[in-house]
Amino acid sequence: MARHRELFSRYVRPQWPRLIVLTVLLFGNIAIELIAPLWVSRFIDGVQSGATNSALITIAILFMVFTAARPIVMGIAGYLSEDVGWRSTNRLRTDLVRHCLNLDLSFHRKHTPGELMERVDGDVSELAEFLSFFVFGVVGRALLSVGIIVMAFLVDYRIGLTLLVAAAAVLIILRTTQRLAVPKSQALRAAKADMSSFLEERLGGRETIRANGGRDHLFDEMDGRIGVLVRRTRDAMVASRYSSSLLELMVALSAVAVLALGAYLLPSSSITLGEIYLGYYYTDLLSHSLIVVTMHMEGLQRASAAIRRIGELTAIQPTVVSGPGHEPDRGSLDIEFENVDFGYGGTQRALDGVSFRLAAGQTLGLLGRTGSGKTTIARLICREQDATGGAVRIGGADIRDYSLPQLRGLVTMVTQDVQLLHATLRDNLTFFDDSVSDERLFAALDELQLRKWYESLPDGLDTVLVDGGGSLSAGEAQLVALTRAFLNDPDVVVLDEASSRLDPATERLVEAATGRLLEGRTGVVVAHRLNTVRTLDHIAVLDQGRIQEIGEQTKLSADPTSRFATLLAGGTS
Ligand SMILES: Nc1ncnc2c1ncn2[C@@H]1O[C@H](COP(=O)(O)OP(=O)(O)OP(=O)(O)O)[C@@H](O)[C@H]1O
Repeated sequence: MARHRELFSRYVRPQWPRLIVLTVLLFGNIAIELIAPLWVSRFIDGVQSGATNSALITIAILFMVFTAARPIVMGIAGYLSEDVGWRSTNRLRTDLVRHCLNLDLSFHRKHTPGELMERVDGDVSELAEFLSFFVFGVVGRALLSVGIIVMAFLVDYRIGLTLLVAAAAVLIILRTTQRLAVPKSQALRAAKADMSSFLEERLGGRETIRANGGRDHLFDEMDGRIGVLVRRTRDAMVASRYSSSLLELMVALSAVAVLALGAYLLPSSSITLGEIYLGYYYTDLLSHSLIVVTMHMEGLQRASAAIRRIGELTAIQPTVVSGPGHEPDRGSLDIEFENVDFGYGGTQRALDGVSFRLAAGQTLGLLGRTGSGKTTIARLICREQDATGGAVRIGGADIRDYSLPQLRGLVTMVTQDVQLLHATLRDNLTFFDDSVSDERLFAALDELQLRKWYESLPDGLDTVLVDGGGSLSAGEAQLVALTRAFLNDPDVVVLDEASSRLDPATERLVEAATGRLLEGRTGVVVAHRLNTVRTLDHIAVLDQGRIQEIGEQTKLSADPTSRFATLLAGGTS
């Protein structure tokens, strides 16, 4: 409930002027619904008692006025409630995306983008739809139901009592079936989220699956998931239909009870024909109102489940939090690891007591077998994750002292798998920052010796790039990432070299651009090719999360007993 209140006060309350108008319209609509049938009742009694034609016409006109007013009120209210619903949830959607982007990498490794889309879009849309109908669908109809019972008591206390008993029975049925339906709808949504993350992952890996003949296995897995989805959809539907069927049965019984009561009372003149009509009409209206409430109660259940899941997501806090802020002397900065430990959660440590110091403006190549901890060191320098023991310092200050925006300004990482956005080359380079002029982009391309490559692109800076390698080769994507990094003008560069083979021409371009990017900067390169490390000042060889050897590149290569010299002789990293 606390979560519901928090969401309401943060996202719905700011819409209070619209909510006030909605409330006025709501009560206006209830009044219209309750009063309109009174005119019909009076009309029937008027005909029976021989009222004048003009009196009957006046009653008919009043009925028409009330009937015509209803769609107008409902139209305006419908517009406003949609408006309130979507305005509030759009802010929530933006906040959730921001929250997800701020969460640690460890979170993103556990949750696929498909799952997050289901939270950010699926659950929030559920809430938006619910909010749009809530005022009129649930609150409005619930109040109308109370109004109907009061009016029924005014007509005849016995009819009032009949409707009261019917409404009480309906509420008991609702509460009982709700307990049954909520877990079913939760299970259904979980199955949907599982299906979308499964599809996203498998379609993303389509090339590997096709190349390795994994299609049959994929379809087997998919069949299993579809089976779960079908079962859970059926269970959820049955649970929700169960309550409305019981409800309809109750309504039919109430209508029969009211009509039988009228037939019993009419001969003794303790009730008029118009009042019997009114009793029957109110029974029907009550039934419809309660059915609408039930339908939206299903929405309430789904919205409750969505709020719970959104709450669970927002409760997860990043462990990498912004530091108080520290302004180092700009220029290249030194990097120091002091007895750094790191583990990804399992028993094995990815880094175990790693210590080294890289002087400002120097470059260090990290070598070692796969899984030896090279990428982990790179991630710690960018503060994608924090060391579990020891300290990482940049420019003499603990990395956690910098605010995250400060650190992002000081350190830039070029990852192995470059993510291109479906946008122009210009936007991919500037990240949609219009203040970066084309001249600056050309200057950067010139500096990195990429002008020729750039001129080979069909539309220059307006060439539209596609993520997933549709438009550029992996090597060319690296060139975009290197230019992006150069434009950031960082003090420290962390480079996770692409392990895939590049064609010789692109490789030369990547090498030249990398060399220029590292010039005058402190650089750490996760090296997959020995060629790359020959240009670096220092080399560290890692094994099982420990530094086995570290030293100047020239000294190590000249020492035949060093591991680096052995690696060079073997020709592998
Ligand atoms: N996201 C992760 N979750 C759990 N364990 C991980 C994760 N990333 C790396 N590891 C583990 O941490 C250890 C170090 O991995 P790391 O990626 O730093 O090695 P690496 O030397 O960069 O390997 P490669 O050359 O293959 O990229 C390995 O045992 C690896 O299995």
